[in-house]
Amino acid sequence: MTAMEEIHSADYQRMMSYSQGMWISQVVRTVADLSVPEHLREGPRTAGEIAEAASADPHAVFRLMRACVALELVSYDAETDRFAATRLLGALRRSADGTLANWARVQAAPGHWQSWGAATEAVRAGSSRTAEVLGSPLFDYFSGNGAEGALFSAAMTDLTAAIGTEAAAVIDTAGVGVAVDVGGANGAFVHELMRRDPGVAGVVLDLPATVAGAQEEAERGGLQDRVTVTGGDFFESVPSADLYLLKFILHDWDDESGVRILRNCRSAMNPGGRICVVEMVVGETGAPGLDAALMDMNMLMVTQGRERDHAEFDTLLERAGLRRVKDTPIPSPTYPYSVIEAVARD
Ligand SMILES: C[S@@+](CC[C@H](N)C(=O)[O-])C[C@H]1O[C@@H](n2cnc3c(N)ncnc32)[C@H](O)[C@@H]1O
Repeated sequence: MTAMEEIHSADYQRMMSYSQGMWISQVVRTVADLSVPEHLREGPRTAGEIAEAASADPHAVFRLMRACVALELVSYDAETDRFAATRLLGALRRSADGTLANWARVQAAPGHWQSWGAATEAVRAGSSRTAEVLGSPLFDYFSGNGAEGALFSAAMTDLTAAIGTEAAAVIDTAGVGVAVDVGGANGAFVHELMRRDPGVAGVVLDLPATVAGAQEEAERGGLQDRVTVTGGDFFESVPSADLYLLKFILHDWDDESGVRILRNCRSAMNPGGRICVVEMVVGETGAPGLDAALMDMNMLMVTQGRERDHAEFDTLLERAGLRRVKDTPIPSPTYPYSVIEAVARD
């Protein structure tokens, strides 16, 4: 009989928690879906009270809350049989600046979740299986599934709250009349620039079905008179402007596609114009930590893109007739973001 190899007990624990990681994602998503942070806002409540407020089954909500105690999202008082919000749960509160509620919900929704379900096939093939699994690539899928698409755009707006102010602060807008948020979703990033500089007019370009939320977002921010919302395709063309913002765009695409988007910006750019790419930079900025490495895997699972290092960004820019003139790392608790500025090569 062959002797069984032993697993170190620490490794057993760790591998067990890695293997069950999806359970945690779905617990967090359910908590956000059922608005548990909102239901606990006024103070501790029983599982029955939370269930009633959330229109859910009381026994299932009790089990959900028990898991949330273990995850430190809530605490439990046995005497009153009530659950109370912890500070951690506050990260899922919808009214929190930069809330992660929409992000948690969209990560565990079919577009991402089912694509990740084909992870082994994607690694074997070297590319995302999203088109097979969902019936179309992710952004087309979002166009056809409005609620999930709107959730994704809202999550993008929320993520922008975490670094948008710092990223906008390093972009010099002197002489910029018009800035285009290329693939801007709700336009949160160009809004940041416009708040800093009242002389900047913003254009939000995104797919026609996706860009619908941008008008509403501009109105919410009182910027509607200075924002033009344009439904279009950045592979076809982009509007003329002095500044192009490409935030979290190139990482969705392979090199050929990325060069095409950049070339379209370069050829529509007003004389003296600039392009600002906001992305995480892996490699030279530091070895990618867990978050960056996993985001790169996410790109492999759900898009045709990937995270890149400086040399890879420079290659894309050069192929599009551009050259990098500035590169500013942006402090972030998670990802090694940078604002990369480029101008046309003569
Ligand atoms: C990862 S999101 C980034 C959104 C936004 N720039 C931000 O950082 O919050 C990528 C965006 O590109 C848009 N997009 C995808 N394909 C596009 C196309 N062909 N033309 C215009 N926008 C597109 C998507 O709809 C989505 O809003």
